[in-house]
Amino acid sequence: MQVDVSDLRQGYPGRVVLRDFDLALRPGVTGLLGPNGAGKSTLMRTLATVQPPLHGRVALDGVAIEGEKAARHIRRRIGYLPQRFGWDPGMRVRDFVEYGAWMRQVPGKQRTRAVERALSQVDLADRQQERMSRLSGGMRQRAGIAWAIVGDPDLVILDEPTVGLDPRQRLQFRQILAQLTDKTVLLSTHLIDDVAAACDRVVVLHSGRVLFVGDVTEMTDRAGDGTAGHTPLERAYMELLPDGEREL
Ligand SMILES: Nc1ncnc2c1ncn2[C@@H]1O[C@H](COP(=O)(O)OP(=O)(O)OP(=O)(O)O)[C@@H](O)[C@H]1O
Repeated sequence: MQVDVSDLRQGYPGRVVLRDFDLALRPGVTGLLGPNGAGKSTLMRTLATVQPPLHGRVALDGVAIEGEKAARHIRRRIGYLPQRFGWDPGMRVRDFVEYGAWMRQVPGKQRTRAVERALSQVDLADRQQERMSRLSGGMRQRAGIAWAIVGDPDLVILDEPTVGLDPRQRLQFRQILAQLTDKTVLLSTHLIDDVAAACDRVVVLHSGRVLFVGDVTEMTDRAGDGTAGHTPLERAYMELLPDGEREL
């Protein structure tokens, strides 16, 4: 799915977070980096059609999303995992993912297969009867990812999905991403090595503005050796930050 954001203003009562904001996303995995409060979640909520723009345009595959009816229609093609997602403690993993499929209006006949596929993609097929409340944090996070990808959405938006995952689970998560190559995936994270390992492109946000958008390799190539950071991408990130935030 092609995503085009133009002249967007977005925020909350008394607080504009994104202004004069333009961004284009295309199929592939794009990492979204930026300090706390940069506006990453706000952007993601907007693309997921959860928070209508205050001003400007969000177009998905060339169609501007205007009004609740258009948003409801396109939501079937969007898988969105918020930073904090809700679940009923008594719900079994399978029911939780099935609920996601139902919300995305996956037709009844295809639902069982879609749920099984999503559960096996996140390696939870053998835990599907477990109650959500009994899962470890990392497993619950994987159930969330299954919820986001069930029904094969064209746009997948994952807000800090690797929080709470152990090192092996993070590697598994990268494998999940590698299976989503024909999708447009936007993934926010504070882990720069997740971006280096699993993303084609990267967007760096700071105070609601795009400091960089491009290929990960293009950003890496910018890294000098004068700033803090252990890897080229970390150094490139630090160099993009405004004066005064580059030093540790
Ligand atoms: N519901 C809200 N009401 C008012 N202000 C909000 C609300 N949600 C976020 N904000 C403010 O908007 C700004 C951007 O927040 P946002 O959550 O989009 O940032 P973020 O880049 O995702 O940060 P983090 O890395 O901490 O998750 C912050 O200053 C935040 O305080």
